[in-house]
Amino acid sequence: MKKLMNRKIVLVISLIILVVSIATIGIYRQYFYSEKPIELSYGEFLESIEAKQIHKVFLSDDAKLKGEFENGQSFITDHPRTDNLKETLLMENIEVNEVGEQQSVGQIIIFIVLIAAFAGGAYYLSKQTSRQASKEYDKMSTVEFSTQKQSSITFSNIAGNEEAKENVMELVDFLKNPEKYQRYGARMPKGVILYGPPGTGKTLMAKALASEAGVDFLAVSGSDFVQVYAGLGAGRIRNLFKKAGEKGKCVIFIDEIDAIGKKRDRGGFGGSDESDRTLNALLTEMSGFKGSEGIVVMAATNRLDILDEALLRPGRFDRQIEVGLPDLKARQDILKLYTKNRPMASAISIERIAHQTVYFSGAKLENLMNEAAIYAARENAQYISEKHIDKAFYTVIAGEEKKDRSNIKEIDKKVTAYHEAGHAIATKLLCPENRVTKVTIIPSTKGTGGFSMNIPPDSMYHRKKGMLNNIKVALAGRVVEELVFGEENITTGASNDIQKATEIMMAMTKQFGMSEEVGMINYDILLGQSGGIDQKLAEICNVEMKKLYVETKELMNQHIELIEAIAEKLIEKETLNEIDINNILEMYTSKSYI
Ligand SMILES: Nc1ncnc2c1ncn2[C@@H]1O[C@H](COP(=O)(O)OP(=O)(O)OP(=O)(O)O)[C@@H](O)[C@H]1O
Ligand SMILES: [Zn+2]
Repeated sequence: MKKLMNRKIVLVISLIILVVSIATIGIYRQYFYSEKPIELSYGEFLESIEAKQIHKVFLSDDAKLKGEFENGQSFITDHPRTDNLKETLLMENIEVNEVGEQQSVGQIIIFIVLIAAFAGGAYYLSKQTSRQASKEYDKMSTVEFSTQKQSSITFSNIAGNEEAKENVMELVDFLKNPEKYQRYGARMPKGVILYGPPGTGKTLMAKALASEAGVDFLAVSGSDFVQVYAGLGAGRIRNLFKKAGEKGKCVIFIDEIDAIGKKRDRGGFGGSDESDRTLNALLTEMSGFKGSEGIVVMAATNRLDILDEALLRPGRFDRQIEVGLPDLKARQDILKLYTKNRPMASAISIERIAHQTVYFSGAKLENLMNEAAIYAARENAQYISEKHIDKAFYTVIAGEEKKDRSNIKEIDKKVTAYHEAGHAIATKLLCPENRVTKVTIIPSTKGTGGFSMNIPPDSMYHRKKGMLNNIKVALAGRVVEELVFGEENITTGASNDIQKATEIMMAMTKQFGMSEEVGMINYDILLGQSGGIDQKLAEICNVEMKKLYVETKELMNQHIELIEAIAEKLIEKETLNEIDINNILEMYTSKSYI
């Protein structure tokens, strides 16, 4: 097919070259190709007229006149450009050819021929290409999905991430018995986004869901929809949903959803039109189908924060499930999974390996055990031993970028533990109505480490005291770093906290009239939306922030032993849940530390 196409292109190009050459030769002949003319002076010319030796004259706008003697010899002479030259010549019975007109007609014809030739060629070519393109378009708007009927992957193949797993498991029943939920008028979940670092088992979850529910699994990648041809991405989306509709119950899995679902550039110029169209098609399709059909769309991304909000609205991907890096316990479980069917030396301690693999993802742990198996096989060893695992460890972390945190230093782990303990204890002391459900030193997509608190049901207003306490909770991480490791050893880990504290502080002073010095002034209105920095306002906020920092420091200092206890436990277990935290707290309350 390609060869045939090439031959046609060659044909058309040769045709064009031929036409152009012929035209050029014609022009050349007309202008230049004649025997060499004799040069006459104007006097000689007039004499020749009188002598009736001139047969014809070509009148043109040129500086020279051309003509022919009766004997056919051509000549040129200076053009007098007199008004009555033509009349004079005609009266002498000399043939007059107005060359200008003739030429321009000739030129126009040549011009038309040329244009026609080019247009013809171009048309032919474009027809060829568009025929080809439309064929490709047809082919490409059909996405290649990997369809899987009943894969062997089940939830038992996924270790760790218990919460995420439970969330996904709930969907199994939705898929199996959509009618049941419909009867109760329950709105079916349509879209679920799994977010978290690479290799944490997002694809695995989606596959397990499909296979446990006994439905088809349609997998595509967001990058399949990023296309050079306009409208193709959107076409593929429609096609995908059409296919899914034909199948009936199924799980559609869109990996790397961020490739099409990035925040739209509002106000920016062009550029993202095509991806906008693709995203719009996805949104339309998602709003289009009813969850009761038993179709669930699962999407995976490493970054939830870059997704367009429109995607996360109710009726679209309204369930968001975090799939995080495994903590110590989860790593042990994953390691158990990947050592189960391998000949392991009995001396191997899964616990030790789990301890050494902080910040490893599930995929990396799998890779570690696989590399160890390869080393053992190469040596024809009877068992996979610690030696092989150690060797594999360096292979797995060797090729990685420095920023990868797997080989994080112990001291960093310690700093994170104290920092997070600070946040957690500050919350417990200052905002006891908030539950601290989890503290961890495993980084999440939201940043290093983290603690989750469940903020109590929204009250209508935020109180000044509550807002100040929230600032203190944000500052507590850095405060504890300073208290424990010294002012010189504070880290960049507090950058998000500082941002949050500043946001609350600015809102209090600029919008809510909660600062005595600023008073009841809305600074946005005062300075106009473009803002600008008001030096005085910045100073007021800074003074207030320093005061809060000192107060937080005092509070943390009073409870430093409690913070130490939490931090040490965190270093040991990496993640503490609500019960762990409360147990430690109780121990200390009973010792009347609080
Ligand atoms: N929690 C886990 N339990 C067991 N195996 C896991 C787990 N997480 C990852 N793995 C292993 O890592 C492999 C890759 O995981 P998966 O493709 O599901 O990751 P992902 O989160 O979808 O990654 P990506 O964001 O790179 O697409 C799996 O096939 C499995 O072998
Ligand atoms: Zn922090």
